[in-house]
Amino acid sequence: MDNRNDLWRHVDANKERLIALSDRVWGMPEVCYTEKRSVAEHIAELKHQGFKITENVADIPTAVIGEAGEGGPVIAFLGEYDALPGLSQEAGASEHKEIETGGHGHGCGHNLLGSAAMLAAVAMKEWLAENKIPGRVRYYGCPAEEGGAAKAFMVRAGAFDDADVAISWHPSSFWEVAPALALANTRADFVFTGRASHAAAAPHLGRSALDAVELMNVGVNYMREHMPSDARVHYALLDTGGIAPNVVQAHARVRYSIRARDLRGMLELVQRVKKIAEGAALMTETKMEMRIVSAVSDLVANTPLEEAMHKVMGELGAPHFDDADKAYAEKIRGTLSAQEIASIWRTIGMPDTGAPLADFLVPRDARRNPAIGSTDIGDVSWAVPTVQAHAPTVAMGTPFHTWQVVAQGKSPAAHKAMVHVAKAMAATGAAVLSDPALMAAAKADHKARLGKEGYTSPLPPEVKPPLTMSLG
Ligand SMILES: Nc1ccc(C(=O)N[C@@H](CCC(=O)O)C(=O)O)cc1
Repeated sequence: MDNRNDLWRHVDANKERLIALSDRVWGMPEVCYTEKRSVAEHIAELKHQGFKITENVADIPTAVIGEAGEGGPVIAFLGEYDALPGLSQEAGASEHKEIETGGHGHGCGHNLLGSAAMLAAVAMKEWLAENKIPGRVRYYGCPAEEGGAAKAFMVRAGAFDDADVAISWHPSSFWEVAPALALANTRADFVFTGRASHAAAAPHLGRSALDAVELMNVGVNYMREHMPSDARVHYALLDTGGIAPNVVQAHARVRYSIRARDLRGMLELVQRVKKIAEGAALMTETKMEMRIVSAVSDLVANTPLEEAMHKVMGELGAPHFDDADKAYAEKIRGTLSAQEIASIWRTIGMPDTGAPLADFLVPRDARRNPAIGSTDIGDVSWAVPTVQAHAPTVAMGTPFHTWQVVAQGKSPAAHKAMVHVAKAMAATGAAVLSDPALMAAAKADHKARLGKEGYTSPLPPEVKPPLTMSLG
């Protein structure tokens, strides 16, 4: 059954509303688990589109599921809408210009991510109804991707138990099927408690929690030499114990992100970091408590789904960008270093063509040197066969988590890429739904990749969604 044009017609018929949703969410950047206004916008649009709504998924007030259709398999489209701290930036600018000092910003393009995933779901809903095809489509509104692991909690709560396939995308420099590579990642707070005292008059009575944090960080930085080369460890100081040098710091807290290629490697590394923290507490005569904030798994690939999506993306071709899109992209590229631009081409192992915006589909067999981060889609990919696209919402070479991404978040090029990738996602969903052999192949591939051990949640059972993690 090839009625992609029908499906794409439904994408085009709804694109203005969903572009408007993306722009509204861009304008109300909310960080991990504080996405109250953004989720309200997503819920309002789902209601308008006639989806059945389930709120408070996995006891997360900013998570939502919208469902439509009857019977048949369940196709899940995954959306996000969380922003990043400290990236406030004017839209359409080609220089760093905050809107609000210290404000948040959509530095990973999740305003587009959520809206395009919903646009795909809306198109598929209309297509199912129009053609009386049995099948259900779900939009998963997932908060807190940036370290909150909301999807891992949603998986643990069973929100994906009856989903058959999951489809998502991420803003990028490229038009491609996303390589299924992500590091398992645990975020943990190390909380040190010491004893305050007068730093000049009675230093011998004080025990510094800040010293403990500093020694812990030194210890971890020495550990780096002796960890697997693809592991990553980094930290942020959440509490330095105060601003007064003459008060011995009785409390201090450091948040670590500890990443490795798989669950086992990550759990081993977490234990090594914990030992170093214990050592720092011993050296400083302070107390240490480790609190796991969140954790995500590595990604499981799915060859049949990736091939199906690649085929659709080839048929669609890269988004068509006009001269104005290219001119703005060139301005943004003027703010990037030669290394940043070279680095993006290196990730796909291809020579720089000088294109300001992607105008080609990255081949399946590209000789990649991928830049590997983490994502809570990892946990979904262990539960359900999963595939993701990348679409070029930004000028070629734009590094993520930067003001340049925020600036481009409402650009005409970003809107075009968002609509285009919604077509790719919807058509991939329709392909699996209409082809039982493809569905069976996707499930068989998934089962084989899970192996004998299967999936263990990286979240310790007692850890609940860290709804207050953004409060510091
Ligand atoms: N296609 C992408 C997927 C994830 C990210 C990303 O930056 N993720 C955060 C999330 C971390 C986490 O989930 O633990 C990170 O790696 O720090 C960036 C692009």
